[in-house]
This record gives sequence, structure tokens and C-alpha cells, in this order.
Amino acid sequence: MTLAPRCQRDEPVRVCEVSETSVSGVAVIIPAFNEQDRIAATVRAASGLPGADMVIVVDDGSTDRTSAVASEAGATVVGHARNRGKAAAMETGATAVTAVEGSETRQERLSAPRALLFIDADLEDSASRVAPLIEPVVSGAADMTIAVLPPQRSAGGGRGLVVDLARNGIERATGWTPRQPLSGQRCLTRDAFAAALPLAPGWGVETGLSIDLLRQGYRVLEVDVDLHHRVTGTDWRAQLHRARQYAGVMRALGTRGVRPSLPAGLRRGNR
Ligand SMILES: O=c1ccn([C@@H]2O[C@H](COP(=O)(O)OP(=O)(O)O[C@H]3O[C@H](CO)[C@@H](O)[C@H](O)[C@H]3O)[C@@H](O)[C@H]2O)c(=O)[nH]1
Ligand SMILES: O=C(O)[C@H](O)COP(=O)(O)O
Repeated sequence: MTLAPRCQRDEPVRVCEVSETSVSGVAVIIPAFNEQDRIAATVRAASGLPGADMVIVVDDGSTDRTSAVASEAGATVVGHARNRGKAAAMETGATAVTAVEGSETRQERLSAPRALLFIDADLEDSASRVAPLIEPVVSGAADMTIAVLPPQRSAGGGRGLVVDLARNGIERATGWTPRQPLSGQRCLTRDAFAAALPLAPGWGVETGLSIDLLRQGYRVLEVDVDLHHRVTGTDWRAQLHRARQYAGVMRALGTRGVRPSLPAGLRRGNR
């Protein structure tokens, strides 16, 4: 397994590019809420990832055809009877992986539990490029990798408030400043995932994961990956979504004893 030379090996949290390579033993978990238009392409792309021999879609109480479309595309589908939020869907997905592994025959069983790769349902074809998240985890170079996405094709409608709250909160809690603190494309060892349970609920899940793992000494790595997803726009629904994200991050920080920062525009030096 090779890490590119610009990886900084002597830092507790390393930010680097890694090359794609063949790996084995990865379960892909896709939380999905009303994603019938995108889930098939995402499942198909995820199924071709190196080492990904299990693709589980967690239908988080969708009211559309997400389950049926995901199943037709080849995923194993588990679900919630009602919408419970992304973090609960992630936990359900991990439980499903353990259950499938428990039912495997001795011949089917891998020598070690699979790593867990969480990706969003709206990545579509770009999910085929998520492989660089897998290598550092399978090779033992990192306990959790996080995808850093390039600028998206269409501009988002936010002012960076949620991102800023999460980034500063993680920095205050751990000393590490993530580039994309909300990125949900993450690959974890089973040990790291277990250490982060119970996950911070709802939209606080990424903030909680980063803080909880770093505080316990796990190694977290941001990796540039050329992914594309549906960006959040500017209408009232989008702003309501951001308000919920803000509340989720605030809750994750509060329950971890982290005092949230003032919004960037109000902080000393910015006035
Ligand atoms: O109640 C829900 C809502 C969403 N999802 C799924 O969660 C994923 C992310 O949701 P999305 O609506 O795409 O959220 P974004 O605002 O675009 O997400 C950004 O911010 C989130 C944290 O706030 C991260 O989880 C995402 O990875 C990141 O792309 C998708 O697969 C959804 O289908 C659920 O499973 N349950
Ligand atoms: O659009 C986004 O990137 C997220 O919804 C976060 O919103 P923000 O711009 O307020 O951080």
C-alpha cells in the first residue's frame, strides 16, 4: 500500500493524497431517504469498488421507491419503518453488516471484519471514485478516512455557517482543523466505529465521529476524492435543512462539552 510522498507521516492527523489500489473486505453502507432518482446509480458504482463485496442500503423511512430501486440495482436493503435520521441509518447499516457476517459460512468468512464505508445516496456514478478512502483504512495507515470533495458543478446556497460551526467545534475539541467537517463519505475500521457508538444523532453525526475518535487517539485522515453530489440550494427547504444541520452540530458539540464558537463574522479580528 502506498501513500503519496506529500503525506505528512509525523502528524497525528494526516492530510494526503493516496493512490488507488486493490483491497479486500469492505462493506459499503448507504443511508438513503427518498433517493429513488439517484440510488440505483450510486449502488451500481459502489458495487464495483475494490474489495466491496457487500453493499447495504438503509432506507430511512422513505415514502418513495428507494427500497425497490436499490434492491433492483443489487443492494441488500434494510430499513426503518419511519424516518430516524442519518446517524440512526448508519448504525442500522453497521448492525446489518454484523448480522450478514454472522450468517456467513466458514468458507465465506473473511479473516478480519470488513471495514465500513459510508457514502451518501446522491453520489451517483461518482461513487466509483471513492476507492482512495478505502486503502489507508485497510492498510492500517488510518482508522477513519474522510473524503474532501472538489468544488461542485453547481454552487451551493449556504453562507458557510454550519461548516464553520462544525470546523471550529472540532478544532476546539481536538486541535485539528478539518477542511470539510460535514463530509459524510467516511471509511472506518470496525474497532473505530465501535468506539464511536452511540453516534451523535441526526446531522451531528460527522462532528461527533471526528471528535470522539480523535479524543480516543484514533487516526483520522482527509483524502481528496473527485466526488459529486446534490448541493443544498437557496429555497426555504434548503434553509430549513441548514437550520437542522446547525442544530445537530450544536447538539453534538454540547453533549461533548465543547463551547461553540461565534459565527465567523462576529469573531475577534473579523470585525
Ligand atoms: O433523514 C435522513 C436524511 C438524509 N439521509 C441520507 O443522508 C445522506 C446525506 O443527506 P443529504 O440530504 O445529501 O445531506 P447534505 O446536506 O447534502 O449533506 C452534507 O452534510 C451532511 C451533514 O450535515 C453529511 O451527512 C453529508 O455527507 C454531506 O454531503 C443521503 O444519503 C440521504 O439520503 C438519511 O438517511 N436520513
Ligand atoms: O450547503 C451546505 O454546504 C450545507 O448545507 C452547510 O451549509 P452552510 O453553508 O451554512 O455551512
